[in-house]
Amino acid sequence: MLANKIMIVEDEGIIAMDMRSQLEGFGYDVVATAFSGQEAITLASRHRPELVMMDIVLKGSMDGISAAQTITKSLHIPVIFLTAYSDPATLRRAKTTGAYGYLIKPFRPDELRASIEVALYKHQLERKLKESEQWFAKTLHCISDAVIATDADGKIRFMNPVAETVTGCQLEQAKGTVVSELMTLLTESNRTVIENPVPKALRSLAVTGLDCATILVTRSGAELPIDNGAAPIIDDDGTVLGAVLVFRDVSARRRMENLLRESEERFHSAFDFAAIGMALASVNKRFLQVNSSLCMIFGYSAEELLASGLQMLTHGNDYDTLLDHYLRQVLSDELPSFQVEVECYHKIPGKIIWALLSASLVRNAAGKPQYFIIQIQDITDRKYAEQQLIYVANHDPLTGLLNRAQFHDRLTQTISSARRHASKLALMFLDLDRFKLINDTLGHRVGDLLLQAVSERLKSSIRINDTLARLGGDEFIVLLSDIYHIDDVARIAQKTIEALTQPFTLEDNDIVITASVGISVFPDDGENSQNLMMNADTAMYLAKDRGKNNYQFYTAEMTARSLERMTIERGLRHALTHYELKVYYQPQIDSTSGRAVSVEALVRWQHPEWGFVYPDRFIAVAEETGLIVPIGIWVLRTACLQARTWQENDGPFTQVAVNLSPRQFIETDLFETIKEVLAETGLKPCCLELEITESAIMQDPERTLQVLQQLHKLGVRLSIDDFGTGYSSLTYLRKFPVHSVKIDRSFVMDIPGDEDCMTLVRAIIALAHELKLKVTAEGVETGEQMAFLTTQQCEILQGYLFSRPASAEQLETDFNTAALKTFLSGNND
Ligand SMILES: Nc1nc2c(ncn2[C@@H]2O[C@H](COP(=O)(O)O[C@H]3[C@@H](O)[C@H](n4cnc5c(=O)[nH]c(N)nc54)O[C@@H]3COP(=O)(O)O)[C@@H](O)[C@H]2O)c(=O)[nH]1
Repeated sequence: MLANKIMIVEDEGIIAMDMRSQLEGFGYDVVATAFSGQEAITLASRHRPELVMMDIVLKGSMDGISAAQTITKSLHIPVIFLTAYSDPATLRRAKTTGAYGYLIKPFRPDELRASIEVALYKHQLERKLKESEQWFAKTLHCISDAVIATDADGKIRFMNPVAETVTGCQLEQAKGTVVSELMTLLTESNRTVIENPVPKALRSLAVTGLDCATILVTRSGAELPIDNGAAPIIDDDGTVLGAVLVFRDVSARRRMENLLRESEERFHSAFDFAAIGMALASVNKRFLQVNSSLCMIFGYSAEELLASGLQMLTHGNDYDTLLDHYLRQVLSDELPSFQVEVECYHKIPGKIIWALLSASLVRNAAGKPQYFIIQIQDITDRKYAEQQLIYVANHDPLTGLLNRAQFHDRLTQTISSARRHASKLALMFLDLDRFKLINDTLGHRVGDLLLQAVSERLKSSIRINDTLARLGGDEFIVLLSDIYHIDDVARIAQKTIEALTQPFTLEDNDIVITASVGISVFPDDGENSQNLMMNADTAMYLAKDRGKNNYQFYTAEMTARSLERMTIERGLRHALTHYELKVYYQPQIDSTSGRAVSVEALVRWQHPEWGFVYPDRFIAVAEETGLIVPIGIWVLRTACLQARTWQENDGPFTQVAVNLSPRQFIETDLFETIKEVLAETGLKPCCLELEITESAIMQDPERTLQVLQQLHKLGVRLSIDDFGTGYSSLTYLRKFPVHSVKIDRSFVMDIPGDEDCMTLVRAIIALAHELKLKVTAEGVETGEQMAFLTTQQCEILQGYLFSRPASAEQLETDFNTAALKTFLSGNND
């Protein structure tokens, strides 16, 4: 243990030394000796002794009492006076310093030691007490509660700053006031004045709290809700020293409680009456609370749900796992909440409910998961509507087959798979032949029924894992996957074509159709869906060109042809509006008179880059694309106008023959158009001859007959073009109101070498005459041909022998009737 540190203040050196030796002899540590008052203060502040032994009479002006004043007050070091003086005035002065002892010299060593020990002990006690007071004072200052201490009469002795604020009264003013005068207390419920708990505590000597919610009315009249209690202060002897009242302003807490209550009420009312299903579920997914909407959605009672968990709604399906996954993520704080669409089960077996489920987790203040808040919205109707929309977006409404977009997706996927497995697949592009005719003749309703029946028949002729789609109109497509031999594709195509040729009976109509099929194969004919579809389409056109009702595999040169076709089509559209088309005329000669009786109008295309383009190159494309209709009308109008101009100007020709395409019969009101053109140009109907091919007639014989009869009535002349090359049906020759037939140049060109041709030409002329029809022979290039035809009494001759087709201006200058006569009289060599 360390020795207590003591300082000696003594003006007599010898006495000071004696004192030091005594004190050290007692075991104290004498840290310094001072001889004057000033020196005592300096050394005390430097050495901080635990006790100062102070003589009163010292060297210098400051005596020991004055020095002790400073040392005790400023340095808080206890002082014992050692003096020979004991007069009342000195004693009075010494008392004011709060000295810890006063020894009159001479004193005994044991008296000295006893005084020192008592002083050291007393000072230690006082220090501890002071520390403890400081602790209390600080605590009372810092706590958020208001504290008021009273004496045994209930008069205020102490108030901490919070009490001053709450009561609105400073301690200095309040001191000595009876506590119940400082603060009036009312019950919150009926505002009756209640007794302050302090007097109660003083009476009962027990801790006294307030029974009910209390309002404190401060001196300023402000009212504050408070919480309080009082306790008596009783010393060790049982003497009541006073009471302490502790209270706090609870308005903030009340506000919070109110807010919390309101919020809870709002939550409960929102929960109970929400239109969507709501539940609280434990972290183990057991239902803790459910609302009535949730019960309604799933058909369960609240009890049934509360006895189970979330799994009851999704048990065992894929969404069970999905939900688990998300809930775990929320529990582990990876997600704050989630929203997911899940397929659930209604209580009624088999009934599916689609739910939009949102969940979030409630944690306590320590962050521990408490429960999930789950919201469930019944989106079954929306989901079905969505599914319906998806279905509609992906399917053809008429046949229920996949549509183009969906087929494209399926094809892309199948190509990827075929690429991975190095396997082949094939596309069959199928187009019904002359479907338009069925629509036009039997009506769209039958057309639709036919498309539905065709789709059913196609379904039954393909394998289960093949894909069938309708691309639009009368176009179907079949994706044949896992192809090992191209022969298999050919067999399927043939089978499909044959299946379609079986008659369909629709609304009492027996309908026979055929189809043209184009086939492309992956990877041989294209690496992607677009190319494969394009190439199957191209092959289908070839099947059409090759007489329909057949299938064709795609070949590379088809692409070149199809490109050419596209270029021609684009060019023709441009040509129509940019005056690139021209009409040339080829004279037709009366074989008896040698007179040029008519001209045939033949269209030409004067292309700015390609030069002169002949109809053989573009008529077929115009026919396919429908451009032949506006071209045909333009040729008709131009030719009629030209014939009328020649008539008016004494030109070489008075009649004109114009070719009609099959589509002009089907797609336009041909009769009205011709009537209008004749009226417009002023050409008499008898001056116009229309050349129709056999195939045009056969496309829609009924309709053609009707139009031809109208034209015949009008007075227009009608002729069968290319006779002998097509059906050569004698029936229509009889039935149709035609005036002449035109022998195809393929028969004329082999005259006189080919006997068969000559026999055929003879027979055609005889037959025509039999039916009272005139005959025109085209392609007459030589005198022999002319002589033979004239001998057979072929009425009209047309060919290079007389003139090549030429422009109207050219013919006007070049044409010479006299020259023709020369031909006819046999002097043409
Ligand atoms: N629908 C329409 N078809 C038209 C129209 N203009 C022409 N065409 C048809 O195009 C085919 C080819 O016609 P074109 O190249 O004009 O050939 C005609 C004559 O130039 C040719 N001809 C005439 N005499 C001879 C000859 O002595 N030798 C020979 N090698 N060729 C000759 O024959 C074509 C006339 O044929 P046709 O109409 O059958 O009388 C052709 O099928 C045209 O019909 C049009 O405006 N609309």
